[in-house]
Amino acid sequence: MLLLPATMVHLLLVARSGPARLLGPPPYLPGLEALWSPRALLLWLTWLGLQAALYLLPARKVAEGQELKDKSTLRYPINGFQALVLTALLVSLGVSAGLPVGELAEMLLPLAFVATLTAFIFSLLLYLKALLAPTSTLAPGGNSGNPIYDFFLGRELNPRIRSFDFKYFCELRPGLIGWVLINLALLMKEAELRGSPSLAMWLVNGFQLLYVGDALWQEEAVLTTMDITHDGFGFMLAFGDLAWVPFTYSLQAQFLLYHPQPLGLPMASVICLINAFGFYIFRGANSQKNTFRKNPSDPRVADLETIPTATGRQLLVSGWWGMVRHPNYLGDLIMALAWSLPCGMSHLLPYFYLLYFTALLVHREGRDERQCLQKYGLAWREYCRRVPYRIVPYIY
Ligand SMILES: NC(=O)C1=CN([C@@H]2O[C@H](COP(=O)(O)OP(=O)(O)OC[C@H]3O[C@@H](n4cnc5c(N)ncnc54)[C@H](OP(=O)(O)O)[C@@H]3O)[C@@H](O)[C@H]2O)C=CC1
Ligand SMILES: CC(C)CCC[C@@H](C)[C@H]1CC=C2C3=C(CC[C@@]21C)[C@@]1(C)CC[C@H](O)C(C)(C)[C@@H]1CC3
Repeated sequence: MLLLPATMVHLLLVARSGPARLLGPPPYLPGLEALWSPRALLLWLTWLGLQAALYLLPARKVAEGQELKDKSTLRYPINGFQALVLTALLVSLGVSAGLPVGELAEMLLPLAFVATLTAFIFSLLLYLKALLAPTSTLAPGGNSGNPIYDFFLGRELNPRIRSFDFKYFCELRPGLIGWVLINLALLMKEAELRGSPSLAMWLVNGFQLLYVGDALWQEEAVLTTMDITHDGFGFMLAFGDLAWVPFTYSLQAQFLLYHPQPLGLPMASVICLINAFGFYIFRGANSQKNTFRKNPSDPRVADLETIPTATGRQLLVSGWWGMVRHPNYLGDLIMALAWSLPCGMSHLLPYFYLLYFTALLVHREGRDERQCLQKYGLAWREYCRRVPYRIVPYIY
């Protein structure tokens, strides 16, 4: 819990330092005056308030989540893409009225600090709220009785106040849209410093905007991911969603602002193809599973081969999910590579995301395998026999 924020601050400091050495010491240790800024706090709270207000706007659709332990389902507003578009409109209006969005690039450290503080306070409130929650609403993990462990993993599965779902809101709104805004600020700052943004900066912005835009366009698909169906909402997700995502996932753009990299059109085209290839696998796999989980007789998935399980649910064993057991992770990792390549090969720092993400997904995959084995027993063993590779065909 202390190491994650420290790593984030390290990355923010190193990205703007001359040598930009991932494994080197930070250029300096920031004092409280560099971390704390009332202006950053005000900006951050305004941002959270704006995103919460956009979440509460009428939605084009209300979707039902997966069935819960007590056989009930929760309802979720599908208006994430609308929130992205409205935020973009507001930011465009602001920019045309002279709002200095590029200045955000100078405020990343105090903003990351207040986001971390909010995550700590918020997780504490969530932990206290869970003490009053009925047992049926608790997550399968995160209820060990060890307060530190449970605070980290999160006790309640879907903490809500009325219909406002905190985990669903945090997963897709302030952090994810904030990431795109930070990238934009870095692009604008580069234009201010060098006359125009570099091709590498355009690519990183474009790829990551596609990733975030897609997540919000396909918002309903998040309802079948592990975060929503299985994990409690505690410090790991609160900090991950609110601080880690916007401030470390924008690392490539931060690096490029201070370390411009030459990139020719032929190389840029190859990188675009790699990103498109990764996206194709990622989206295809996630949509196929989501469609299947929502309605196995949907004509788009009805012809796929499946394995029945004792729970009444089936496992896909052909299509994307017959290639490897986590095709969505494979696509995501290929995209992660494409996001780092525009930063060249001279530094390891912009490859931090790829390294961290590989570790995260390998760990996540192991965790999911254990859960699935527990849930599906022999049927899962049969699936593993039929589809022996986990993430990368013939390799892992
Ligand atoms: N950018 C980032 O930082 C991160 C991105 N991600 C991305 O989020 C997405 C979701 O990932 P995540 O939630 O970890 O995992 P998945 O979306 O892969 O969900 C795993 C669940 O899918 C179901 N499942 C597994 N195999 C099959 C099958 N053969 N047929 C049908 N259902 C199956 C099981 O649940 P059940 O059977 O109960 O439905 C399993 O628990 C991925 O694309 C991942 O790359 C994830 C983490 C971080
Ligand atoms: C701080 C820790 C080291 C790790 C925290 C992990 C979180 C940052 C990630 C856990 C699962 C995530 C997902 C996405 C973002 C990162 C976190 C929150 C996701 C919203 C990104 C966009 C994708 O399209 C998605 C499939 C919707 C992702 C869902 C999982």
